[in-house]
Amino acid sequence: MRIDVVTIFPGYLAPLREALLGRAIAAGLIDVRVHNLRDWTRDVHQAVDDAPYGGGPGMVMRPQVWGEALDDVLGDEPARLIVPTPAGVPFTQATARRWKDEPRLVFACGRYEGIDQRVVDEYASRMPVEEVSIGDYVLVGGEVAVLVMVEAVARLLPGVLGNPQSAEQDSFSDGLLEGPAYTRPVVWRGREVPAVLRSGDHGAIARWRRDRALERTAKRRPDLLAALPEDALDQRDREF
Ligand SMILES: Nc1cc(-c2ccc3ccn(Cc4ccc(CN5CCCC5)cc4)c3c2)n[nH]1
Repeated sequence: MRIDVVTIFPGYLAPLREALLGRAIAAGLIDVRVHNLRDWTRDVHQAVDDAPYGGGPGMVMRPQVWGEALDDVLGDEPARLIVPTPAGVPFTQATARRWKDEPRLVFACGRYEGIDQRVVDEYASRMPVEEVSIGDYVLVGGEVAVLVMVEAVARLLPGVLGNPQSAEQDSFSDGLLEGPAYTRPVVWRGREVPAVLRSGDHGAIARWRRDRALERTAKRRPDLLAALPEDALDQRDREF
């Protein structure tokens, strides 16, 4: 997978080159290129923003610079353009799974109050464009959202994670939150690991884990429970 990121703060994307993702890039599993939007400005001030038509707080990013940058970066290779925004469609594990098979993702990181809408409209006329939110809170720009989304997608790529089972058993994969996890020591500050997990009874362990997942999901994310397909819960499950 090739990933391009266009931003006025290229340094914000440096963490992509650390650790697990850094190794995946080094191994050639992912090809990440970060571009500085200001490289496409033509004025001495390298202006990328201007006042919003219709008034309102803050500034909006000008379409011309974005158009020159995206034309260059996109070239003729087909790609999916992703624009982080607080007003976007929620990014979920399903989104990450859908994007993991894409040959190329191009991320346009806005700053200020966002990018002139005509940029999205222009590219949506010739390629898939998605305006995406990573949560119901307002960041200062799109870069952090790109770090989140790239990590969520990259970990699904073959060879990126040490143990691929982890991605297969992701929480949300059965529609529930994952339950608590434990490791040694068996007693820590007087707190003992639930005995069932050390019983060797794999049926009981699986049941216990599902019960804890149902309990936690019912308590923390009743919306996920309500969204489960009718046949996902048996009679016993419904007690939570
Ligand atoms: N999931 C998520 C994504 C983002 C995100 C992504 C890209 C950009 C580019 C600029 N900003 C800052 C920013 C500040 C104010 C407004 C104006 N809106 C009016 C009412 C609420 C806010 C919009 C945008 C981003 C924010 N934030 N959260």
